Amino acid sequence: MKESNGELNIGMSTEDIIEECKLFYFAGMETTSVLLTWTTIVLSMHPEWRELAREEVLNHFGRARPDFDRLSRLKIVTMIILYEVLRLYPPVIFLNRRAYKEIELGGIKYPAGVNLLMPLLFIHHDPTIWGKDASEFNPERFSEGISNASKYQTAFFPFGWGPRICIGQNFALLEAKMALCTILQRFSFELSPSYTHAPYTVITLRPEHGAQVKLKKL
Ligand code: HEM
Repeated sequence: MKESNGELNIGMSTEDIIEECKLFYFAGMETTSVLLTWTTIVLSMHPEWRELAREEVLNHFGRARPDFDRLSRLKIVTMIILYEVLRLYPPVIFLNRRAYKEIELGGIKYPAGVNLLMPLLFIHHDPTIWGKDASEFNPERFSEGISNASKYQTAFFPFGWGPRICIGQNFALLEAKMALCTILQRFSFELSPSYTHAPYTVITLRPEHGAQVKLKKL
């Protein structure tokens, strides 16, 4: 919003648009890229799921380019694999909020200005919410949808929650599905012996020593 000649101008300035473009680039590039990286690693560790996913992709598209309508109908790739990877390795591991006025949460009063950190990663791994196998890759838990995967419907929030929920979530999932389908149609892949499993965080959650994967053309 800008004021010019005493009148209120509602709209975006060139600077606003530049900042939005930067935000889309930073918020959208790295996150989707690490999601695909973890998916490749996890599917290499669990070849039975990799092959189930490949079968689904080949049944839907053969070798043809995946189309939007059928991408949204992929069950194993979308609901099962991508959701379970986002649960175990959420690219964004916590959300930050600042109280703008005094608030009470769970019987505790927080003064205005206090920073609250929502530990998304810990909640995604909590056995009291997800069961004893919380730290294991078990895509089956999403087979009846997100709301039936855990004790609380809101426990899965890789894209945040509420008014500031990720604006790019549908695009990100579509992009990840498209990329994963294209890879599965063309390559078999496995982890290289040099791969060391070491998730760590530099803004996003990523493999500390890289993701060495051997690709073989099918
Ligand atoms: C796997 C991919 C992605 C993940 C895990 C992810 C995660 C998130 C999370 C957790 C937030 C909420 C932050 C908060 O509440 O403090 C967020 C916000 C946002 N994301 Fe994403 N994101 C992804 C992809 C994308 C893509 C592809 C775009 C754009 C093309 C994008 C654009 C944004 C923007 C603009 C916001 C800020 C929304 C607002 O504050 O109103 N994200 N994202």
